[in-house]
Amino acid sequence: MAKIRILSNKKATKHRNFDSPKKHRAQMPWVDVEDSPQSKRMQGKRPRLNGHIPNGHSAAIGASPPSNPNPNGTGDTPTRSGKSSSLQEQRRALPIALGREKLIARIRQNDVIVLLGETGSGKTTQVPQYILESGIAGTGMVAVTQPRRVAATSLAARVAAEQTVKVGTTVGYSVRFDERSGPDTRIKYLTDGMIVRELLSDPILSRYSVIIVDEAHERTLRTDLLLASLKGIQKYRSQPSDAKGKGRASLLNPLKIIIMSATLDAEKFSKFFNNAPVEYIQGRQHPVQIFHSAEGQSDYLTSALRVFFQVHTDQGPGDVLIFLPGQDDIESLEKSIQLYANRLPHKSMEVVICPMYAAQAAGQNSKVFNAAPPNTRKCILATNIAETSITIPGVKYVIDTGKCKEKQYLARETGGGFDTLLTRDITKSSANQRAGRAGREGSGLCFRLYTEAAYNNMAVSAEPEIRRCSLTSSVLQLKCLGQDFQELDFMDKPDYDSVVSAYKSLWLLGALNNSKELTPTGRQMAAFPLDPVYARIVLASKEYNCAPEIVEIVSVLSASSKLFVDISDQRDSAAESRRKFRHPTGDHLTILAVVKAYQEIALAENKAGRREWCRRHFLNERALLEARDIRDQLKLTCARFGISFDEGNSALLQPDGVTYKQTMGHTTVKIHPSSALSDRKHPAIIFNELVYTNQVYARGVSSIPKSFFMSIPTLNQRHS
Ligand SMILES: Nc1ncnc2c1ncn2[C@@H]1O[C@H](COP(=O)(O)OP(=O)(O)OP(=O)(O)O)[C@@H](O)[C@H]1O
Repeated sequence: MAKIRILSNKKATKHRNFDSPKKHRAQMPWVDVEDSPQSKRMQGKRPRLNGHIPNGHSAAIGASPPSNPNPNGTGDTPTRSGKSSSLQEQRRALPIALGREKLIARIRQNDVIVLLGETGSGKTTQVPQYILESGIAGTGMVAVTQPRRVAATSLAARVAAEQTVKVGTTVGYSVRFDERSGPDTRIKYLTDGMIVRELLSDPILSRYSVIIVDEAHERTLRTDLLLASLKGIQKYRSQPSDAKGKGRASLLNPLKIIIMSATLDAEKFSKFFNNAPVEYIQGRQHPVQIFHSAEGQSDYLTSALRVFFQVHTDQGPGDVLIFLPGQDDIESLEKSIQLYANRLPHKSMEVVICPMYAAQAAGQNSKVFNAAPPNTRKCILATNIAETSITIPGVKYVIDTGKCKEKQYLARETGGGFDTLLTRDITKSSANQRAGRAGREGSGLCFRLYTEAAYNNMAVSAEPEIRRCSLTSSVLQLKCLGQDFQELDFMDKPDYDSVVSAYKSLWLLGALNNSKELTPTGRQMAAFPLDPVYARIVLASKEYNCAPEIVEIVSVLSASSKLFVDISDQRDSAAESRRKFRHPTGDHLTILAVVKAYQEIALAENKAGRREWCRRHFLNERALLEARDIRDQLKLTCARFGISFDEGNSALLQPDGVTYKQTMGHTTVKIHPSSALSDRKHPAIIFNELVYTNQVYARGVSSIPKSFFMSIPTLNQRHS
């Protein structure tokens, strides 16, 4: 058994086997992993990850699996070694499997159940399959909601593999900007945001027989909205056929609802659903040993760095997952780990770093699920997007900084209110979920960079988002469903100021009229997967004939990462290298200039060249790539409302004095001979349409001042 010591700064200098510069060492608290089973300074804790789950509770389903399920005697189910058991054997070894029949019977008997089970017991992957295999869902679909997209996509992949089908067939997923499901889909993993969006087109969720609300303890605003809506939908669908009226709804079966979590206030959920029964899945498959630091850590980044290298140099094989609050911390720790990893004296095991955070392109995040090459240790640096539901193959060690970023709505501070992100201490629920990411394929270790006393003092769970986030989008969505926010039966009532602020914003945007009724504009705004303010801007762009430009700008503003990289000691160089993008009218057209310059670079350069160009101009390429995905999605919604996205309705004169290059596009055009302007040169033009004869001509042309495009780069103004 391992012992952990976190020494003070002074003691750190005495440490013997960590190869780091003296300067760095002297600044940091110290972690030491030794072989002795006991330590004076560190309390190793046997895992009791679920204080809420009484042992031997009468309603418990399943049982602890055999304590030594594998021939190697460690309790592990090795995967890297190639000795992994088949997926079906793995399914049968899960704690939930022993209670399968009882669980199916309970779901059959009840329209709502609350299901509690330890992390890794098999709830998220197995319950939907049991429902499908037992025929409970009839011909309808089973929806499994997740607070985060990475969980929805990775779970769909796992369950599809267990069902030996391809993702998008029987098992699919639906997340913002990405859908893989089809007519055969029976189990669909989707974000809570996507199911709330589905309500807009199908208010009784008629395609679903069972809705599983997973990780309900997170109490996202969308989950709360969903729970409140589900109550009404279930009531409606339980009525006798003739009471539902004619049409499709009368053919529907009652809807079944399952609320799941490892760390849930079960009684509260049960009460909300008219005392629905609570079922417990007992036991966990693999033990997780938890260590708390002996002293509070003032600098969680350097502590995480220390602990990582202690694990790396002293512990056996297994990947490491480090929880950090946000992208900035991830990038900073990535650099430090890389720096020190290169200096390690023995290079027996290389470190492969995988960042994981919401703002990162989806493809990047899914890389963490790839196995690390032989003789390497994967180090995943993640925000709380890796906290619930997911299994990252290979992870044996978790390092938990105890910090997260939390959205907070400041309704009173300004007229309209705004959301802000604050770094906070995590809750007990989060700490337990984080520890639960170790011990998925075998026994695990979790190193908490906070004391046991700090853990004991943590709030059990976070305040529900409905009490701390902007409600504007939700009020609008409910209005589209013909409902009023304050009339819905929520588990926790929202703050009065936030509700007033949401109605006021929507009225100012023209989404509601003076009687608080939804306007046609409001209904169109709700169709955009955007903040209502941005949706309104996109709609207005139709009137001003500038949709392509506005959508580019709004896409950048809606991306979760910042476009401009801010490095405190290089501010002057950053400002200088970005000067060429600056537009005299201000920040919005400057953003457009950056996007257009990047689009040109993307045509001319390969991946490495694009990255280098972004680095040189202190631009975040991830933000540009995310914005590109958002723009493609917005174009589809624009088309629904007849917002023209024809690229190239403006063009600039080229040095040859005859041709014009599209400002949004890459076609070179000439003014059509039928145009009144065809006999003169014009620095810039706008036009109605392009016609293709022996070459491309612009028709319906007017001249405009070139100053409008000032500093928006064109192909002949290459940025070096
Ligand atoms: N992608 C995967 N690769 C390898 N094993 C997996 C994968 N997904 C799930 N498993 C295995 O299935 C087990 C059960 O996972 P599941 O997500 O169903 O648990 P859970 O009870 O929902 O836990 P949690 O509340 O932490 O999500 C995991 O502990 C792991 O052993």
